[in-house]
Amino acid sequence: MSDKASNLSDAVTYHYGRFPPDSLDWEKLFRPMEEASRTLARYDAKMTGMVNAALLVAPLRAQDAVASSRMEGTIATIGEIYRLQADEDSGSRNPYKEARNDTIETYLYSRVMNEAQALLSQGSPLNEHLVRTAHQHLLSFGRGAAKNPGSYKTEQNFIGSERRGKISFVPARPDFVVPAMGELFKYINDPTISPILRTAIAHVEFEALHPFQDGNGRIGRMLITLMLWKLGVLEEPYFYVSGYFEDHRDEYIEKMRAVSKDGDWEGWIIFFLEALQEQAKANTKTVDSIFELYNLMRKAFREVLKTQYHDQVLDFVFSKPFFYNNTFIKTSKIPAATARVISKRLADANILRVVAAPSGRRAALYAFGPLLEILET
Ligand SMILES: Nc1ncnc2c1ncn2[C@@H]1O[C@H](COP(=O)(O)OP(=O)(O)OP(=O)(O)O)[C@@H](O)[C@H]1O
Repeated sequence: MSDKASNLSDAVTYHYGRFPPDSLDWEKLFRPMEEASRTLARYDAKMTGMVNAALLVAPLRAQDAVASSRMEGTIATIGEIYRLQADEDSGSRNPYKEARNDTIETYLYSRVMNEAQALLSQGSPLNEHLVRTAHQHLLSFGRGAAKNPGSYKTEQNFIGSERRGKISFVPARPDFVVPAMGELFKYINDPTISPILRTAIAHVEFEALHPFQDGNGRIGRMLITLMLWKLGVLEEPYFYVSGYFEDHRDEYIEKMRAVSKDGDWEGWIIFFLEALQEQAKANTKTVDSIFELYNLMRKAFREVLKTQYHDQVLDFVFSKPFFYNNTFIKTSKIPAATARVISKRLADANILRVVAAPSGRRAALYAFGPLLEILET
């Protein structure tokens, strides 16, 4: 929300001069910190120890994109995201032509998260440049394109209900943002502070600064995954937390507001640690279901396909639960004639659903329903 304030009577203003907090009440924080650290360590060990972890955990990223975008009123399903990916993979000149704006924005979220993870794993530092690049790409399309992608705000923005014109929060002034973002990244990279604590505090600080005209909620939530990974809490970037924030949206916002209003950093940190714990459970449940399906399908693919390529095909459909047959033939590294027989057999066995039959120069579009069902519940 970036228009002029029309009703500031209940508004809380950014906590100038109070970041980072001078002192914290460790009596309140000690136990939740210990518990969350243990939970995340167990989660990380389980995920990184899993065979084929990168493949089986990847859908959590698409789920996070959906939840994080939905919090801001951008509504798309996981199926729509994977379908758009299929259009892009098929080499379509304009893959976005038939997609809704909300689907494209949500798809961009998961793509930007992927890009940021790739940059960091190639050695890029976790810094302002990375965040601004992510912002530039996130807002590269549609509504976002007019909102200064990649640049900090130049006008005051407000958070609240646009419809009722009620402002609940006034983020930092534009002239304050440049030095404050410098301070924030100094803090993020300060090795003397616990990484989980840094992540909790950096999130609320980022949101309270609201450095961009738009897209702050989404970029701030991406930073959580990136920080937990790059600061060493997780060995791999396999943890996403937006689902919990979406389910507890009012509390999420109220706890952040209380930091600026009452200096209640502890209340926010405890809420954030609870979110990490609960979302670790939810993510584990999802990944367990994916793993179970993978093992079940491994047998089914072997029986139905009777070819040496069954595991290759299995990994392909788990990485692309929507795909055009030409993409499969081109990228699966299976001889074309065999690949054609394979997709047909899987469709005949009702393992794949034919979403669109081939027509003209357009190849058949398939969906792998069982995986989508897990992700959409
Ligand atoms: N009182 C508050 N203090 C700090 N952060 C807040 C507060 N209220 C909301 N937020 C954060 O701001 C986000 C929403 O901000 P806003 O409605 O301005 O969206 P945005 O900046 O356009 O970002 P996006 O486009 O991703 O929604 C919330 O998701 C939350 O993270």
